[in-house]
Parts: sequence; structure tokens; C-alpha cells
Amino acid sequence: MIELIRVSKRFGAETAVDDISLRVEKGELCVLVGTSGCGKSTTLRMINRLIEHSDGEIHLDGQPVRTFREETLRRRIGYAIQSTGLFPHWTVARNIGLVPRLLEWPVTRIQARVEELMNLLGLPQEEFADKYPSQLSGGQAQRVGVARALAADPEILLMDEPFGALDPITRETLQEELRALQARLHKTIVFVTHDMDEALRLADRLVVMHQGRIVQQGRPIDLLRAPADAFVESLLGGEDRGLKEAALLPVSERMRPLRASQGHAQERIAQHASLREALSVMLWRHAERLIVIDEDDRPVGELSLRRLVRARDDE
Ligand SMILES: Nc1ncnc2c1ncn2[C@@H]1O[C@H](COP(=O)(O)OP(=O)(O)OP(=O)(O)O)[C@@H](O)[C@H]1O
Repeated sequence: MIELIRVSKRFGAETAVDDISLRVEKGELCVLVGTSGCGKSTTLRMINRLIEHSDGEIHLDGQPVRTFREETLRRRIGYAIQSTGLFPHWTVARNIGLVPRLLEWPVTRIQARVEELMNLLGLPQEEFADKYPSQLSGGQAQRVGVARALAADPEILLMDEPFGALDPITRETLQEELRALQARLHKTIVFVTHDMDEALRLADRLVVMHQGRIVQQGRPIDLLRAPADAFVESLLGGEDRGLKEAALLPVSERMRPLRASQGHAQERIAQHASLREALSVMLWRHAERLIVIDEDDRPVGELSLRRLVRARDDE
């Protein structure tokens, strides 16, 4: 668990982070969003002490980070950044093994761990272990960066725009992989991004920052439904919020049991698809009613346009 209590950071006369309090529970994926220069990266770097905070307290599992030895911070906190920070003259395998080597793990254990991580991140050993960073695509390099951050099996992962430089498709793939990884590994993650869709897709807890302060935090759906002010509302997408909310809700949430009289609907949608996808199918197929199917393609319900747009309170 990470806790920031009334934390500030000043660079000379400038206050980059201004009296923020934040608690990230074990296993939670917390995303920091906000306009450029609002203090997201500074907040992240104060957690692993790349930057020392000026005021307040930062605790890991109740213990002040100031009291941790460098080695302990390395072991407990992984760090992945947009530019990957890979050493260009080191192979992929050597880059991934960096922290275990610094921690003086035995060579065989390092090799086994590097192999395990390359498998986990979809980087086949035979193909990638001996490559150099310049021989990788952006997406592959990011995977190596994430593998390296996970190498010493830290409880905490700090990620600063790790997918920032990627094309939208690779980016979405890595977002899905991060969620899947998180479901398996239960790390405590703090993730910084500019991209609101990425933030909404990934976050258990969304933290909106503005001019060094936290202006609102909570579950993405709660922020979408009740933004604290006009700034948060516009950052969350203004009039697009309806679509963003629909992207977070599964079809199963609004469908109802299939009745014989509705059997004429032909278009289908998976029950795990989002309401946004359902709306898109309706628009594309000119259909006001969809049959909802399960993983085995069996009809399990139906979703009408009327039901999709209905206010939550009417249910
Ligand atoms: N080492 C430093 N020395 C002086 N000022 C700094 C330093 N690092 C950051 N700042 C200032 O602190 C403020 C917050 O910067 P920070 O990088 O945390 O913002 P950010 O929200 O991560 O921005 P971006 O999204 O553009 O990366 C900025 O005004 C920045 O200029």
C-alpha cells in the first residue's frame, strides 16, 4: 500500500506538487491524469525517491520511504518510462536482468527470471534475448521496459507514460496485456498518462491533477458521472462522456432475458462487449435490437436501443 500524506515538492520558488494526499491500496491500479506540467511525473518519482519530497510523508506499507535503503527501494519498486531507458549497448536479456544483477542474485536465478519474464511479455527467447534495443520496434522495446521493471518481482510498479510513443493499435494491445498481467500478478501500480481513454480503460482509481493539486479522485465511472468541476468535466471529454461511460459498462449490465417475440433480431453482440460497442453495432447495422450471446455463441438475452439509452435510475 502506498500512502502520500500532505506531500509537496518545490523546485526553487516553484511548487510542482502542492499538498497532495493519496492512498493506493495493494493490488490497485491508480492512474494519474492531468494537463502537462501538473506534477504527475514528479509525484511518481517521489514515490521511488528519484526526487525527494519537500514536505509531508510518503509511506510504503506504513513505513516512510525516506527510511528505506536504496537496495530495498530497487527491490520493492519497479519503474517503467516512455523512453524505456534501455541501455543501447546491452542485449535485451541483459537489460531485463539489470535489477537482479544489482541485487546480486546468483547467475542461474537471473537467467531463469529473464526467461520467465520474456515468456510473460510475449518476447520469445530465441528471437529476442540477444537483440539490442535499436533492433526492436517501439512496442517490443516497451515490453522489454516493462519486463525489466518487473524483474525483481517488486510489489509496486511505477509507470510514466510507458505506452506514450506507440501507435494506437500497439498501445491498445499493451493496455490489454497490462490489465491481464495485473489480474495475474496483483501489483500495486501507479500509472501516469496524458491519454484519457487509456486512463479510463486501465484505472481502478483515477486521480485528476491540476497545477500541482489533486482536484478529484475515485473510480472512473464515478468521476464520469459526477465530475467535481468544469475542468475535470472537460478533461474527461465533455459531451463525449456518455460514450466514455458506455465504454466502461458491459452489455450484460443492460440486457434483459430473451423473449420469443424478440427472436427476429438478427444482429448479435457478446455479453462481455461494452455498451459503446453495442451502440456502434446498432448504428452500423441500423438495428435497434441486438441478440446478446455468451462465449459459446448461445443467445442469452437481448439489448434494445431504448434500454441502452435509458437513464440508470429507470432500471
Ligand atoms: N528537476 C526539476 N527542476 C525544476 N522544475 C521541475 C523539475 N522537474 C519538474 N519541474 C517542474 O515541475 C512542474 C511539474 O512537472 P512534472 O514533470 O511533474 O509534470 P507532468 O504533469 O508530469 O507533466 P508532463 O505531462 O508534461 O510530463 C513543471 O512545472 C516542471 O517544469
